[in-house]
Amino acid sequence: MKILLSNDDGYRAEGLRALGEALAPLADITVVAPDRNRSGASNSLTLDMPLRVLPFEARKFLVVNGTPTDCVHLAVSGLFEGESDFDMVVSGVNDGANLGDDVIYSGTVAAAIEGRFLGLPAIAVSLVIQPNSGNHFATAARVAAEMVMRIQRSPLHQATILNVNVPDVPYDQLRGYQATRLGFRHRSDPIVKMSDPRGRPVYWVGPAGGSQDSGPGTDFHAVANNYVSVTPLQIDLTRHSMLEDMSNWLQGRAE
Ligand SMILES: Nc1nc2c(ncn2[C@@H]2O[C@H](COP(=O)(O)O)[C@@H](O)[C@H]2O)c(=O)[nH]1
Repeated sequence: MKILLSNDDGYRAEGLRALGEALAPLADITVVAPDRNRSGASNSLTLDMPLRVLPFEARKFLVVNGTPTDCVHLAVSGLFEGESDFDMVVSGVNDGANLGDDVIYSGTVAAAIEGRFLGLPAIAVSLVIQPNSGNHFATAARVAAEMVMRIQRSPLHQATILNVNVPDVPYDQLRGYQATRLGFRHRSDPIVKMSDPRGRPVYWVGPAGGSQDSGPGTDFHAVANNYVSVTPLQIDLTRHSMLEDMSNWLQGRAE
């Protein structure tokens, strides 16, 4: 099995190293990762400048001056001679949650989404780090390895994208796995306005909002109860339930 790894925290991230170590016994691993932290990059592609690809520690560990989506896009679209015959994309381990609305902005999830063009399963793995939690990346990496072995035993539907969030606890404190839906957050905290050394205003995006829809069945609820949350994602953004109403509205036939 050939697995492509990427992330959005950058090629030196602890979570990427832990992920690679956990998956190495299971598959032939290739890493293509951003040269710096690209958290929040979402599915952005770099179209306004050339991308450069440099080797890091090994021939199959490459660093790109681009986004997580750029990394996977390059890897599956010609960076390697011949067809990109990867069997799976695994992205992470993100140093923070990707719960609910986070997936809209997440570079980690975006790298997995880009893997859909392979027509194969793709997994985004995030560690739900809390203040004073222990940064248990090894737990999340072990969960990723279990997910890969489960997919090997029992393949999923084509182009399945799994958003996996792992509680930041020692592995033996995990209570199991739960299939979940995305919850959602309150709107983000206000932006933070400051001045640069020349007195010009600068702005920081404020912290993410707290959980709002976090009841049983949501990803928030699962991780809050020490379960691994596994949310199947889809890319079809069409609101199919609204198509007939939209047609009527366009024809001026609204009730
Ligand atoms: N509004 C803010 N959202 C934040 C902040 N830190 C994280 N986030 C959300 O989480 C994801 C992180 O995912 P990643 O895979 O991109 O690292 C990010 O995309 C946001 O949705 C924050 O300070 N403010």
